[in-house]
Amino acid sequence: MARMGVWIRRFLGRPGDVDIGPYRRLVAEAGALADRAGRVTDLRSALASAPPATAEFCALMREAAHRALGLRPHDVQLIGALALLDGHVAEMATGEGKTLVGAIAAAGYALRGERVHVVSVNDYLARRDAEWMAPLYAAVGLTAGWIAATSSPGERREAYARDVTYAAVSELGFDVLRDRFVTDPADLVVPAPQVAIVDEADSVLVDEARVPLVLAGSAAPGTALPELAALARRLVRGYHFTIDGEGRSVHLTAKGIETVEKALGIDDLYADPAMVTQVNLALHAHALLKRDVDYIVRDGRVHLINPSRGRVAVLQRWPDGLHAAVEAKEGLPPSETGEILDSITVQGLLGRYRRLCGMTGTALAVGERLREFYGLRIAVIPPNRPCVRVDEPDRVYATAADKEEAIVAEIAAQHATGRPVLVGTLDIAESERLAARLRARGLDAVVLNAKNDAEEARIIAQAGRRGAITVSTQMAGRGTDIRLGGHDGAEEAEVTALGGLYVIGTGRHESSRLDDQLRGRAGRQGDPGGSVFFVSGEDHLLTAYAPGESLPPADEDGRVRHRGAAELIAHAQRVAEGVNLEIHRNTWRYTRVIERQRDQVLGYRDRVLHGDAAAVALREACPERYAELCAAFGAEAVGRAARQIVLYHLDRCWSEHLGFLSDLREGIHLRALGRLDPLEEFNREAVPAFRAMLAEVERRARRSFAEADLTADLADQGMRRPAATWTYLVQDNPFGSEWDRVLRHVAGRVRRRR
Ligand SMILES: Nc1ncnc2c1ncn2[C@@H]1O[C@H](COP(=O)(O)OP(=O)(O)OP(=O)(O)O)[C@@H](O)[C@H]1O
Repeated sequence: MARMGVWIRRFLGRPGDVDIGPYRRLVAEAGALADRAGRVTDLRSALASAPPATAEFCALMREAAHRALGLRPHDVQLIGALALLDGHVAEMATGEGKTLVGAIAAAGYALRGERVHVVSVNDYLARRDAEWMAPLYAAVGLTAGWIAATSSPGERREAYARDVTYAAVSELGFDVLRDRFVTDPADLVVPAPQVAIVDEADSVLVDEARVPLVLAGSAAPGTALPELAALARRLVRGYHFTIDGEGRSVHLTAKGIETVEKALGIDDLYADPAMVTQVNLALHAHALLKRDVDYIVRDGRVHLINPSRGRVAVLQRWPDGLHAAVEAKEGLPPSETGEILDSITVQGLLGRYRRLCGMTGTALAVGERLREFYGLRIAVIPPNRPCVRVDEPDRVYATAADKEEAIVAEIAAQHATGRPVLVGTLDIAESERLAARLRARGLDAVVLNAKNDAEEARIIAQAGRRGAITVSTQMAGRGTDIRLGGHDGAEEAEVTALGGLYVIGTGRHESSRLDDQLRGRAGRQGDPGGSVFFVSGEDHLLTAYAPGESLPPADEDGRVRHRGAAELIAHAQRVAEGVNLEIHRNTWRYTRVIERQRDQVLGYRDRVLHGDAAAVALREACPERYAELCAAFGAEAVGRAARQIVLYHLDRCWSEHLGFLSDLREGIHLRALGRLDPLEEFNREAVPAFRAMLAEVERRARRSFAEADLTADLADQGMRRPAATWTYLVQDNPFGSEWDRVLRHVAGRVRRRR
């Protein structure tokens, strides 16, 4: 029965939430209008009378893309664009030309008079796509702009004033956060949100959703004790400390505590809570965060690696104490820490848009989350040409050593035929180790990872050439277009005859979506290609997410051929996905109340910024002083000062309130021990604290108004605004030991389902 399901899906395509039949019909009608569209000289005025999401619109946009870009959109691309125009997520395989799909939809929205933000995963893609698609927008009378990390406020304002603006999600988020701190309406950068089209939608909407963007006021350098880093280095796993199964928390053993106390010359470590924290941070940095896996050191700084993309995560840092501990471990001076001024989650950021849609190669696997958190539905768009890539079953080995031996042998065997091979590794350290082994066997492997990302374009351009061996981290997992026979396609026929690109994954990822993205580098647009994953019983996926369950016995060559192995791998991935879903849910539950409070603060801030709400507050609160000042300086000057005073205290109190909520959240799970619901408890305390905060703003503003010298600079009187820096705060373990509970709960549930 299951086999029949697979068979039916292969022929009919996978079902999504959205029936694409009506889109198909529209596009078929558009086909019949092709000749007429071809004769149109003025596409702009023709489009003015063709509402988006009609056959005529499709025919005209196809013609426009052909003339402006030399690309004639395939039917499936128009179907994808129609799905986006209906506010869905279009699932389209890799290499199907989603950039053009997004641009057609963006043009449709913009022609309706809506402002469109195309949300990319990084600056490079934002610029590349905006520049690539600019002629298409120009052909239909629209303008497009892009934002980069280096853009000045003026350039940003100009880019946001275009009909369509391409920006990385982080740039967009930080612009929104920065706007929350301006005191003059003329300094605002981002216009009111209307339509967001999200590229790599699963990555942005799901994977990034756990990491809030944090705007921080720069403060003192972080502190970590270098001697603790040296001490942590001497501690031995299993003897001095233990690591929890899934590798997310570390604890000192009794022997470890004794050793630490002796080294520090103290009797009772736990009598000094600040020291306990420092020791734990040093131990965490030593035992759980690995150089060339979780971070790299470049130019004397620690750079985090994005686990799902394999790239340097620009601006990301761990919560301050931990970041400083990693710097101490690496012998680096501590970088600046920051007080949180405000933060926003991707969900909070994109939830502001009236219309949200997106495209990705892998949406169905996270359909539940897209529905639950964003109310999005998925339209599965079939490929332009059927995919003929051969995805082989996993090759499973009992030990990591046997696995690596087999990977090297397989690469050598494929290479001997001349077939280009792309090897996807799970981290930088593995990519370098494997490349060294290959070179030792006389095989010339090119490495691509976050350390040499500047050479990405050059390396990828050659990855499809005859005999190429490219070893890459997840960097090559998304958005990289590997053309058979090299970028000029010179050896295309030859490489096609050899079977196309062969993708080897050195281990399954925590999410099957990442596996699929890697496989998708081969077999683009009907090209031949192949893929296979190697797995071992010692892989993190199995040890962390299927602890206590062992693989079936291996044969003499170390390989496990029993089909129970595949079931166990699938089970571990389901557990991992379940844990991530649960964490996402938890993050959202806890941030929801904060987001609601923020909305209220922003509403009030807006009234102060754009109107005379501050003056009215203060006039009613201190009528005599108000009248006296107005008589001396004039109502306008007093109104301006009142606005500065209220905004200053509002922003400060909000920042303090966020600090309070963050501390509250850290320890709230302990309330479960007293049979209280942590979330309810959190909300129960957050609401009165918010009310108290608003009262405090009023109190402080009133006092400043009564005491401040309005003729002098307010900043000199203690109301200096902190210089804002921006960073992502990676809260790897957002709810402390609650993680363990979640993991056990989900593992139990998945096991029961099996
Ligand atoms: N209608 C078309 N006709 C011919 N080539 C096209 C067409 N549309 C797109 N392409 C080409 O297909 C290639 C892939 O396009 P694009 O990068 O947009 O794909 P993608 O779907 O975003 O892939 P990925 O999932 O890997 O990011 C590009 O080289 C582009 O020029």
